[in-house]
Amino acid sequence: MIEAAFKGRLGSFDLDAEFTAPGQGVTALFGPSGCGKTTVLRSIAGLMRLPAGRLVVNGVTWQDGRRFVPPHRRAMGYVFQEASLFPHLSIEANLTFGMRRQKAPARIGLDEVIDLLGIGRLFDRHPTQLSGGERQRVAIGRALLSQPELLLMDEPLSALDRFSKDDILPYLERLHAALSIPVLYVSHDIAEVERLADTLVLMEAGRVRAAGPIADVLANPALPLIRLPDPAAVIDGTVIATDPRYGLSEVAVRGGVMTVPGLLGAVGTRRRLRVLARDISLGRHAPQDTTILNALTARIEGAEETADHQVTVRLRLGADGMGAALVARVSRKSWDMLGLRTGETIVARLKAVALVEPARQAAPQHDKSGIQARPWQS
Ligand SMILES: Nc1ncnc2c1ncn2[C@@H]1O[C@H](COP(=O)(O)OP(=O)(O)OP(=O)(O)O)[C@@H](O)[C@H]1O
Repeated sequence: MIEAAFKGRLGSFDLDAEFTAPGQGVTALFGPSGCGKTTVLRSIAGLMRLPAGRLVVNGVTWQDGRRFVPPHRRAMGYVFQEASLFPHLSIEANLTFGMRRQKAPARIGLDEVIDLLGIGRLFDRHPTQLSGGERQRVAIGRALLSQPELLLMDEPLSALDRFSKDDILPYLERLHAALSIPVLYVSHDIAEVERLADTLVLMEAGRVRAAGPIADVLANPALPLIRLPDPAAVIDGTVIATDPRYGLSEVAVRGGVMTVPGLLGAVGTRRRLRVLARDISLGRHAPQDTTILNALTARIEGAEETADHQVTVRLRLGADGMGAALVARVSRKSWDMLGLRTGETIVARLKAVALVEPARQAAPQHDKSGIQARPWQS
């Protein structure tokens, strides 16, 4: 487990951020530009020392009122927005640079890093001969070979164009599946976070607004994420059957089974699905004579009227209302016409269920002001 609390003032900016994150998996620090994400990450790395700070990583105190472990003694890897490789060294030398000084037994070896990040064929080149995405993969490899107990990534994709982003994301997913160490991942791109994170720490103006499993934070009515123009739910599930004839897979999720386009791997493969609120319609009965493949029993957990005569409806799959969280957005008129109520069991018709993958992500947000333009801050 990671316990972090930092408090201090930088110019006119007040930071007072406290959260805990699991000792494994990816925790995203998410929030609009200027909310303090990088400041928190730099404080965790020890690159910045605020007046008050406490950091405990898997039971070891890295910082408190008396102790401050300097950055070079913290067992962490740091990946910056732009890869800072040594330009005069080959990729191989860049990767192995930090390895010689290590005394502890290796947690991850060079071969494994090469394999995970697909960087073997780049070995003899120099950083200037690589694309931005390739450089970033090498930077991640170098960070991992320092045998960190914690990997910190500060918007590692933000300097890349859309194609390079799409190229690197599958590698990050592979890392996610293969690594046993926790990763703290700073991002202001919700699509990236939905794809990679297990835990979400939502920051706003120097404070932690919420922290918890990503599906819960996304669907929490008290939080601004649900008021994004195009909210979505992420749902983790397991492939239970595939149908090559129709190119479909059945994925069991908490409270139901979804039919998803594509052959998503062997039975037992874990997959993350994404359902957009606007792709869900609600009814009292299972639809007949329809092309919709997914009609799932769900319970209405709550509903809030949003702008433009829309209602955001929070759902939990399953007749008992204990399954995965979904968010639907329906018109106020259809909500009233059907006379829907909180607590009622209904049928959620899913027009589309997407595997979380780059081709189906929201538009890229290279422009940092992108998120500020969204209404959820208001
Ligand atoms: N050394 C400093 N002195 C004064 N103000 C600072 C300093 N470092 C950061 N700030 C301010 O602190 C605030 C938080 O900055 P920070 O970089 O942590 O935000 P962020 O959420 O990571 O933003 P972004 O997504 O744009 O990278 C900003 O208002 C920034 O201007």
